[in-house]
Amino acid sequence: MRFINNPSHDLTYDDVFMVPSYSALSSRMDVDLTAFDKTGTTIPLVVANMTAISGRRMAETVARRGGIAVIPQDIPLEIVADVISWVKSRHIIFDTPVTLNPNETVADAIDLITKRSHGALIVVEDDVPVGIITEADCENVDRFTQLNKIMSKDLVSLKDDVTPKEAFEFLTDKRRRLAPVINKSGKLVGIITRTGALRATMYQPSLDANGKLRVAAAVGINGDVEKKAKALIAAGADVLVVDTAHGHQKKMVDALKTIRALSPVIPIVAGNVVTAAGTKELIEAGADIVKVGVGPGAMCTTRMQTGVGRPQFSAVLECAIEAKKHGKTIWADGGVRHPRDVALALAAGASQVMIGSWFAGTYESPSDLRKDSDGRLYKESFGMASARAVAARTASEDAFDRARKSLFEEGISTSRMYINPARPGVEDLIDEIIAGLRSSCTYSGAKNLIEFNEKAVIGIQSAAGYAEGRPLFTSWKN
Ligand SMILES: NC(=O)C1=CN([C@@H]2O[C@H](COP(=O)(O)OP(=O)(O)OC[C@H]3O[C@@H](n4cnc5c(N)ncnc54)[C@H](OP(=O)(O)O)[C@@H]3O)[C@@H](O)[C@H]2O)C=CC1
Ligand SMILES: Nc1nc2c(ncn2[C@@H]2O[C@H](COP(=O)(O)O)[C@@H](O)[C@H]2O)c(=O)[nH]1
Ligand SMILES: [K+]
Repeated sequence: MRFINNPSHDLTYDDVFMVPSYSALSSRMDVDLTAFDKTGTTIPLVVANMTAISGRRMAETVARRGGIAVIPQDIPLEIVADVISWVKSRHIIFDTPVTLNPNETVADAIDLITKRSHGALIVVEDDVPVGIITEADCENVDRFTQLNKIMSKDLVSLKDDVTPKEAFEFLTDKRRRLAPVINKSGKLVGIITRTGALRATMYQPSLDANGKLRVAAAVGINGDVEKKAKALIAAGADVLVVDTAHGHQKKMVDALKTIRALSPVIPIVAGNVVTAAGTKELIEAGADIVKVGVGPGAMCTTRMQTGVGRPQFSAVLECAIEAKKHGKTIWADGGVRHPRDVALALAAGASQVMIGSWFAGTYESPSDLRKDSDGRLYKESFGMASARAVAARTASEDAFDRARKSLFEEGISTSRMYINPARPGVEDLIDEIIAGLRSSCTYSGAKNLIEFNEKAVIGIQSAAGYAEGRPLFTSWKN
């Protein structure tokens, strides 16, 4: 990456723009977005280890499209193990259906249908599909009505050996939005939508050596780090993320040495830091990937509380250059609000980009779906250093320690992340980000992410420059 006008101060994503360069690529589909950091992802997107954002449904859905989710460190180890084995048991092409029995009610269906973005629920008897319910079927119906009274019995199923392209053509031909997928015995295996079939032709799932979906898990630096990391490795976590607010500290270095000694092969991510010195220290202690970002997160109050942090574009750039000297890489963590931010982080040299809050407002995040007074749907999110998260994390400690720790708060405890009706699922957001990124790469003439970092040309812009790039949805006043 090179600048066209050298910066005199540190820069955020909003401060910079990318200049197009000559390209020999004839299609945006020719760009290979595989991350160059040996974590096995085929797109450079990581879901942040935040309790309101990264759970089993998120992990499964994102891995099927080639990314990876990090299960947070605040979840009990036995539950994390359960989530990992569940993700690994998921089909790599077909989505997990939401199922109910015919004698369950519309109230049950309404509760469950928004757990997934496909907007349908399969009614089963002994695992065999007997009906299908859509959101529209549940409107203006008594909540106590049994599903067998309202379900559509006109089922069109697909066999589980169907290819995604065949599934797309079949559904288009039959004018169906989706269909259950069954095995030879007629039992339900999954569900496929027309969009899902199309996506399966455009994305490659992120798979482990056994052909199962990948998932990462986080571990903090407090308590028995060795025991926790051992349990996560034994549970089958594909990547370990050693995470704390101030990663450039002795306790982190000690934790990293301990964890590295447990396995020479598992990719270890550690952070957060924002300097070359912090990056070097964590790499020397055993990190393969350094997580970069202090203060850019949407739930984060660190910069307001402490004055500490660093504008994210410059932090990513400096740390990526340092990591490269050691043959390692960095993840850009936090502050992503538009697809352009992902492209800019990768142009600056990150091997992947971690996103939290933007993904909170999707059907796949673990929070409950709520409606505001205007009827708009939202999910509640919160920071991992908020009073709410600290209270949960310290629940087993004595009252004195809890009271002392509750004084340190660097995140917000509640925020509303609205569901975009046009993009309600995390895959809709991934489509938007990846389309933007493919295009960015071709504007730079890059056929993969290493070339993108090498070829990107970056300029510094004024606030007016940034504003000029925004679309205009209503007319302007002269
Ligand atoms: N990227 C970011 O900007 C930030 C991210 N977070 C996220 O919040 C979550 C919780 O992290 P964290 O608060 O580190 O909790 P942890 O449970 O990981 O505890 C942090 C440990 O480090 C010690 N410590 C020393 N200096 C600091 C410091 N400046 N800030 C925090 N701890 C310090 C603490 O001791 P003692 O309590 O005695 O001081 C404690 O033992 C993580 O997921 C983290 O990524 C939090 C803040 C900033
Ligand atoms: N200072 C704080 N940072 C936090 C907190 N919770 C999470 N985070 C960081 O934010 C990113 C995600 O950023 P986003 O803009 O995509 O939401 C996450 O990975 C953490 O590093 C917090 O309470 N305080
Ligand atoms: K912030």
